[in-house]
Amino acid sequence: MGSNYDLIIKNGNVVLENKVETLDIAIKDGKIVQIGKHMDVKGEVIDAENSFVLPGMIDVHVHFSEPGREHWEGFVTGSHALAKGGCTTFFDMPLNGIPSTINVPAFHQKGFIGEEKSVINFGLWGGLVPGNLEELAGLAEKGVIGFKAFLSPTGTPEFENVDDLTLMEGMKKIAKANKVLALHSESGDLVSRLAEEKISQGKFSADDYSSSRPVIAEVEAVSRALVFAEETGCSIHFVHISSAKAVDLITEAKRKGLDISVETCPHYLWFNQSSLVDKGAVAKCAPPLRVEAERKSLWEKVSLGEIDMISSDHSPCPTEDKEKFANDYFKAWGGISGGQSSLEAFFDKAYYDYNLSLPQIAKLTAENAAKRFGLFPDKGMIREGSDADLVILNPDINNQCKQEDLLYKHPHSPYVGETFRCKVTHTICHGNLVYEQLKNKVFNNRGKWLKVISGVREKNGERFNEY
Ligand SMILES: NC(=O)NC(NC(N)=O)C(=O)[O-]
Ligand SMILES: [Zn+2]
Ligand SMILES: [Zn+2]
Repeated sequence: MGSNYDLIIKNGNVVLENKVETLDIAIKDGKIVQIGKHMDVKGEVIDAENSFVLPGMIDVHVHFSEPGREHWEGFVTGSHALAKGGCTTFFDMPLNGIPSTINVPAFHQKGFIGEEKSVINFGLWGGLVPGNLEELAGLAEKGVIGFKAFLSPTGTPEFENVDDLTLMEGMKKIAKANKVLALHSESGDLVSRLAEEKISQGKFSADDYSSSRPVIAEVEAVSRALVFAEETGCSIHFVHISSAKAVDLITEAKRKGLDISVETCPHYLWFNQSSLVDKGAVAKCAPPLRVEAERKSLWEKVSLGEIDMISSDHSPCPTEDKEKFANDYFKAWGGISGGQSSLEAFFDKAYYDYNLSLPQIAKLTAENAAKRFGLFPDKGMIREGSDADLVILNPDINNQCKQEDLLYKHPHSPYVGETFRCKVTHTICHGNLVYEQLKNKVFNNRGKWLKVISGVREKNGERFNEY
């Protein structure tokens, strides 16, 4: 008779650090306790034959808008949607909720709500805005993932973009606190002035909006941010990068020794600028979807390993904030609801069209994020001793995204109607089954609030965090 475990995943093609092997995974008390072949064990079994078992997606960039705008999304609907999409940990951005997460009381307020409502693990970004320099050290001490700032207007009145002095002084403080600054990088001057120009000419179409936020706006902002990084020694994480040219600058800076990371989002890899014309404002985001040649160049960067991670930038809103501005692409909400489809959309093209290896895919969807933001070695990789945060994905199901399957508070998404050549069948968070395709159900679970107190290192050089 075998030993007793809480859950065993049998016969899956398990994606390990550098290889894929058909193995069984035994789980107890939320941890992976044993990985082996044909294990003779007792406990509840999930049969993963012909499927891949990957580390649960770590989505470092979502906007759940709670507290204050939970009528836009919230931790319940947001976490349910992500769980169904194969995500086991997300980091919520400091804006779109009210209050913004720009001081310790706001951080605690949001975190307590998340602990009560989220079915998967989460961490919280703090904000860097004009006027909150004195709050940064306290937020770092309490365990924010890092800080987020905008170089262009944010679209929400409660969260102001930074001026250069705030940016520079903020970066000094963030460097001192051993944290990372996440940057929305578009030149505020260029995008604001180009938008004004279009609007004054009565031009409001999808292509007018797209051309008001050109690639040069991203490239200029990235290059400026890199100058500040060099000056201050602050680590930067570039969010939702949409152009190969910006990636080139980032790669060059990494080679020079700057501590930089970069994410892109599945929508820049799946859609192109014409999708905004075809799909309507539901596909509006900033930076905007790019032309087809750019989408292909961005995939090349992913293949070359120059992109560190894939995030959804799930930025929801009531459907009417998209629909009532069908003829004015400048007024429609800027942000794509895509969190539930991110892993499937990325996996589809990465695996079938661009021949990324499975370990490479896992690095982009989990491992690199865990390492960058202090969750490794507990999370981000399947190995004995790590947290049992897993996703089982069947690569042989043709899976069309339908509106009625979306769990967002407002079930709109540009992915509706798209077909993925894979399907998440199970999501397991801390050893608990949180989503099962056969039952078409998200189960109750208490996600953990991951407070990352960085800068403390274990003897073996691996980061130790308090959560
Ligand atoms: N306020 C937002 O949610 N903004 C987001 N909007 C997008 N990406 O269109 C973002 O990340 O910039
Ligand atoms: Zn942004
Ligand atoms: Zn965002």
